[in-house]
Amino acid sequence: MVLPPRIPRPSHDGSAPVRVLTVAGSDSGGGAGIQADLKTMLALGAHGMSVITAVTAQNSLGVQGAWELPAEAVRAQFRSVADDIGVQAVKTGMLATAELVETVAALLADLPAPVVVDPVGVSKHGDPLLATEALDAVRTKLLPTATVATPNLDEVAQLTGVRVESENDQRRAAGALLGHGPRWALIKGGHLPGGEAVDLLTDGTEEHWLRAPRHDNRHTHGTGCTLAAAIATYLAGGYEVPQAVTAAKDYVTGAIAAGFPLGAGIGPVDHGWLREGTD
Ligand SMILES: Nc1ncnc2c1ncn2[C@@H]1O[C@H](COP(=O)(O)OP(=O)(O)OP(=O)(O)O)[C@@H](O)[C@H]1O
Ligand SMILES: Cc1ncc(CO)c(N)n1
Repeated sequence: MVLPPRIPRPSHDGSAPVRVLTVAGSDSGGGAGIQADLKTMLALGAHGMSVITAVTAQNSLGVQGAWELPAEAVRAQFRSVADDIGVQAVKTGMLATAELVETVAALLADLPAPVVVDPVGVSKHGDPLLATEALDAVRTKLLPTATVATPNLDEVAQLTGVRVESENDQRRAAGALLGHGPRWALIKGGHLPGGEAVDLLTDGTEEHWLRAPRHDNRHTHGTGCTLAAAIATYLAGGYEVPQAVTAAKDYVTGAIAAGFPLGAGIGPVDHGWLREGTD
């Protein structure tokens, strides 16, 4: 297991820690969404802050209900954080509706900080977390704000029409996604079969294949949220994109290996896995 680095914390000399903002939905089960993001940011040494876009009643069996917040509530939360505390990187997750996608994209357009867009479409259980009519706003408004976009295979198919069944297809999907404006595309291969979990990171010039052992652990709820939040944290810490994604991959791989059962279905990854014996 490769131990990922942590962002250095100030030695209590009064300087502020790295500050990272998640703009995402709440997962009552604690395994995905803002809960996963804030745990990840803390585990890697950052101060995590949140703009909640939607509330889901969710557990290891799926999503039993979802309620989006008014756009004004999203704008107000964002302003409260950006105007007083300051934001060094942003991660976006569940945005639920076209109106919220456009609202968040407008807020991000004026923010001089790196943005990781996890274009959340459906939960691991297949429950919809984004209205179909919001896809166009994701393509035309949100993706152009992204430093890195991190779709899984279903999401990249929805956004680009490219069905990924091989590493070659990951290349094609990345090219199609880059056409919508993100600086980097990370095509996650978690849903592909095989002994490794292989992701492709590319900006159209550089190509990085990130490989890790596939852990046959069914407790993988929130893997994508965790990866994207880790990438944003490392970017906030000053890492370049390839290095941030590599370190984040190591973090999520360890969190999956340490995943645990909760409830009768798919349990969460263990965001606190770094605590054991590495302090
Ligand atoms: N069983 C596994 N073993 C190791 N790595 C995995 C496994 N499943 C997924 N991954 C890795 O976890 C990261 C997240 O990918 P995944 O495809 O699971 O995202 P996702 O479907 O968006 O997750 P979620 O919707 O649950 O947040 C990727 O780096 C992927 O390669
Ligand atoms: C709130 C929320 N965001 C994202 C995901 C992705 O799995 C989820 N299941 N729930």
